[in-house]
Amino acid sequence: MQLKGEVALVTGGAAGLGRAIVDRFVSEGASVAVLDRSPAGLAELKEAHGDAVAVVEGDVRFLDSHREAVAKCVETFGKLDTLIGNAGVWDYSTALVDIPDDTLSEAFDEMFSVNVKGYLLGAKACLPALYASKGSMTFTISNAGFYTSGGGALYTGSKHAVVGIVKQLAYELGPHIRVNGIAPGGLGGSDLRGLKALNLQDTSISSIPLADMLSQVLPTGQMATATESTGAYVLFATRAETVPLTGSILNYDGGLGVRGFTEANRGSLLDDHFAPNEVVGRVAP
Ligand SMILES: NC(=O)C1=CN([C@@H]2O[C@H](COP(=O)(O)OP(=O)(O)OC[C@H]3O[C@@H](n4cnc5c(N)ncnc54)[C@H](O)[C@@H]3O)[C@@H](O)[C@H]2O)C=CC1
Ligand SMILES: Cc1cccc(O)c1O
Repeated sequence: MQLKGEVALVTGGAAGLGRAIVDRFVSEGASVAVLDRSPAGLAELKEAHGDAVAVVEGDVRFLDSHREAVAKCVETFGKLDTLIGNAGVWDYSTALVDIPDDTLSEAFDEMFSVNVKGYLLGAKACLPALYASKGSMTFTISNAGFYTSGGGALYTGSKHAVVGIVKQLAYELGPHIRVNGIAPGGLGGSDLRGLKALNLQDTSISSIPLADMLSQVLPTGQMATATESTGAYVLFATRAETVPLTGSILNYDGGLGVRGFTEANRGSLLDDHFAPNEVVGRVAP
């Protein structure tokens, strides 16, 4: 177990990627505090993991929620080693032209208050405990932190903002606290919701055929699931493996940045060269 004895705080840990991270961290021997706005999701977490998790119902847009989560974490587990800032919302790639004039300001405030302010408030609330433990922060970004069309201007702007926050906090908090980011691509097993301001709060990303879309464009040829996207979070939280790691962002997105000029290489460059039955040392399926 790579995280035995470590204590993590995960925001948005009651569903999707955050839930997968909590499940994985517990399996690696960690104790995990979770801040989430979903009482049902938190109850499921407690049912699944018992005393290995401490749950706090709250909203990442408010500093008091984060303070309560940190207090519950330290009270329950005695310390905090790593913050995983993860709770987020999406805009279903709504183009600026399609956002009504009288809705744009509210939609911006909602998006940035969750995806950007929520991370900063979490970092702020965790500073005393992470200074004491000389721990780390890892923030979930997205391919939208680097490339277009993973969201609209609001989501893409929010994720680009997090890239800057990771770099600045790594500068400010070193050498006491390491700060990094992980930028997944489209994920299976997510329940990501849209903005209330756009009447998308009850729309789940699971209603989109993302796997079919991404399998055509990704160099890896497949959409990763949330569970398949937890390994980097374990690595980034593993003290012995991350002495030099701060201010870094891992593009964990199936290769979106190298998908080619018109389309992803579908494997033919190798398939045409190595006839499948002639490859030396090939292990029969
Ligand atoms: N779903 C995807 O394809 C991708 C998601 N991401 C990012 O991954 C992170 C997690 O998203 P998913 O797991 O997909 O979504 P999800 O909706 O499945 O899980 C997010 C969790 O955060 C909670 N949450 C949302 N707003 C909150 C708030 N204001 N206060 C407290 N809790 C709140 C929700 O209740 C939920 O449990 C987000 O930052 C998202 O931008 C990045 C790349 C791809
Ligand atoms: C494809 C996709 C869908 C929702 C959120 C994301 O960050 C993303 O990359």
